[in-house]
Amino acid sequence: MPPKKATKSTKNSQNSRAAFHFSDLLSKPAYKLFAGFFLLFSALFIAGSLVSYFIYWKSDMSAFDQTFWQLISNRDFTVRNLWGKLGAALAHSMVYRSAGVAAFAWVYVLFQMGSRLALNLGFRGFSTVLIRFLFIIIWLPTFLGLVLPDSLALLAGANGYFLAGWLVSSAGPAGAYTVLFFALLTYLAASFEWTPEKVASWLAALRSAFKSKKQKKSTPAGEALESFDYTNETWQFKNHSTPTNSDNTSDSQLIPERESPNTDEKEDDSFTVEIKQDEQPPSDVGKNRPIDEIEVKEESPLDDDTANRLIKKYGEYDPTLELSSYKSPTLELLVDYGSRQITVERAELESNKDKIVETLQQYSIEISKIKATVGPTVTLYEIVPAPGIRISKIKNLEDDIALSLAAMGIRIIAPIPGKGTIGIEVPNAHPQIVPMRTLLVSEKFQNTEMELPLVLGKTISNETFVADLTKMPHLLMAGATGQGKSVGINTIITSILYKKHPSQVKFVLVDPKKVELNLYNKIERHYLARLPNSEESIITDTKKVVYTLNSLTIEMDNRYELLKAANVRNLKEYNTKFIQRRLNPEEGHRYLPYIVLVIDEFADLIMTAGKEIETPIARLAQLARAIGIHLIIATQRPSVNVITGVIKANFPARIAFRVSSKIDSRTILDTGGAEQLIGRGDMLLSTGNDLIRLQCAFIDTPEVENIVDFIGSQRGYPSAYLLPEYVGDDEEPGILDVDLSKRDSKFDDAARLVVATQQGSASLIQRKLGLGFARAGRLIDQLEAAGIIGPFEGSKARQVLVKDEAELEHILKNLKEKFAK
Ligand SMILES: Nc1ncnc2c1ncn2[C@@H]1O[C@H](COP(=O)(O)OP(=O)(O)OP(=O)(O)O)[C@@H](O)[C@H]1O
Repeated sequence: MPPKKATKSTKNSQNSRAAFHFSDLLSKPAYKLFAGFFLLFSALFIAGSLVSYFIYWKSDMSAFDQTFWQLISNRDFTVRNLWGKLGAALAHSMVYRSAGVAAFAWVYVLFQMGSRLALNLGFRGFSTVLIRFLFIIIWLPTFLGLVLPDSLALLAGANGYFLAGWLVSSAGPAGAYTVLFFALLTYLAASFEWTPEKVASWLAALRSAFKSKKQKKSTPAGEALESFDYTNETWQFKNHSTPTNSDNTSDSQLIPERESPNTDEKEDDSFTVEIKQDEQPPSDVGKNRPIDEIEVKEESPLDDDTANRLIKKYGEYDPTLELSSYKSPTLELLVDYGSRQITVERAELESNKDKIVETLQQYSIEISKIKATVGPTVTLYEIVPAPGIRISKIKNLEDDIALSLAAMGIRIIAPIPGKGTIGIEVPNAHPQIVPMRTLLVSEKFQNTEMELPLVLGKTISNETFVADLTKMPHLLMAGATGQGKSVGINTIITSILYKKHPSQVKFVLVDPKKVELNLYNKIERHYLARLPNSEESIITDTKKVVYTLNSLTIEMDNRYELLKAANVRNLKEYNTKFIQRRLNPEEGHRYLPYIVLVIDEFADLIMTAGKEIETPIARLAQLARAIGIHLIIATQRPSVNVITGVIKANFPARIAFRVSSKIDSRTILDTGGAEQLIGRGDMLLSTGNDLIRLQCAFIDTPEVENIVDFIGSQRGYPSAYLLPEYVGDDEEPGILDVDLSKRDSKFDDAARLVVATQQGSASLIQRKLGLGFARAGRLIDQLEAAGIIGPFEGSKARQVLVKDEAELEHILKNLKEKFAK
């Protein structure tokens, strides 16, 4: 059970000790708001004084002969500037004495800073703002100083004239213009990410736009491109077709696109006329086609030009839009234990060192050097044996040495991988906990580029350890009861909650013990996924677990189909393509969140359901990495009938908390060591070839409650993320109630498609015929009722009962005749 007591006294004493940092000041929302408003006010003040300076500078001119103090102290003197003498003096020094009209850039940068602070929007992308500001404040005055006559000197400001004069004297007039032109070009290229491909596509678009204008006069088809609608059903895609196809004008859905390197004039012309809303949708093409042509059409990604046009019109797809006001949990929700200095008494280090040296001497092992690295719970003594001592000798004596040192938790690493030294880990007399908060604020976690970063804890050398779940790609956790597994699972889940938006990741939580994960119920509509017809998102019932696992395998298969159709290798590439609007939602493409399945207490499940659990888990573990489904499985019974060979083979990343025997340690890690751990979050992480000792981050139950309350109180999606429906063997699907007299207009096409491909899958129909999900599902029901495909078989595709086209045509003819009457 996770601890219930927050260590209040420690907190207070640590707090009082905590040093004052300026950055702490700005982390307080009230101060941020204050600083933000101050900057916004400054921006407004400067804007007002600049605008009125440009209007009244002539009448206020006499004021500018005086010094600032003279001006302010002389009460009789008045100016017309909106903000009075202060505004006039400020504007004069910003415009005339420095940057000219470019002084407005100050308004921009102060407004950006102020609004980010006041609205707590963060400083992401602020470097772009700064670069833009610097460019304007330097480049613009120089340019104006170069081109403007003296009568307009005010616009360039003193800086402009100085810089322009210096540039002309150094590089000559032509050189000065060239330098400024290239500076502008470099800035534009860098800030708008111009690439050679983009420039080429603009030129091509320009050319075709020019041509289509010419063509407009002769054919109205040219208008189609302008009125092209993203939501329109009639999408046309490129076909890598055979020459016969291009001859066939009825197949003119093919868009010759930039992909062909030598875009000749003929192709350019056809580009504009092909995307017509009133043309036949691609689905009809299947009618008289041999199979291979249908296959080729599977290339569904949109061509770059179409995607670019869509992006121009709608911007990139933003998955977070639906919950755009969602705020990630703040660090204040976690207990601040203050900055923890790890302290191990010098005397303790010396006495341990002496003990090690003595013990080794008993076995005639001389050492030439010994070094101590102090970690949060253990200290690593790294030993360089004297010349001539074989490491294998020490390795063989591992158990004896541990016994002689007679302390719990000693682990000997002989040799330390990659070094010729031997490591002896000795527990500290006063172990420190590693608070989750200190890890979340670490630079490593804050700046990580990982897809699903897990902050697991601290290494023996006191470094924050962050691992990417997508790389693991699944995790097996084991440890005897009370050694820190539940805390470990909480740190993993909260790491993700702190880093990802609800649209980007969904959890499937399985908790047969019914207590550990229950508190995540509150974030159901934000972060959880469940079966369509189940009430609870935290799955506790074994039968439901089996259904959920099978449903996940269906989701996996569906995702594979989508990835294949999009011609990408993994989820990240798929989502990137989708965001760039290069995948058509009408074809079933959608933004795919990561799915993280967490099973707390795997042993109970495997004992009751055995293969029914093991098989889908193994299948998911084998195949799900590319499509973004990741499994985290925990158990307190690390025996071979729970962690079977099949499971082990598919979970290269494993965490062991303290276990009761060496055999258990071997079952989890394939090596001993976990029985030597000291508990309370002390753990070993095996990543296949490395074994790393970590002190797991600590997060208390009240802290997790704070986080889920914070998330749960915000607006969520209407329901949890729904997984595909799965009907178990014992739940016969209802007798199909399908009226074949009301067959879908695409019934014949769908029938020909499934027979030609011998695949009875709804997603195939969806993609190939360009239909929505519900309509493809109805077609599948009708095909089943007509005896063309077999019944639903869980995660497998349905069997196609009709084997050849002649037989199918016969069935279709009969149906037509039967219902014609
Ligand atoms: N990372 C940690 N740092 C410090 N103390 C910890 C850590 N993890 C666990 N503990 C301590 O160990 C206790 C038990 O932890 P936890 O509930 O996670 O064990 P468990 O392995 O999940 O047990 P069970 O299997 O019975 O649920 C906690 O109450 C806490 O006091």
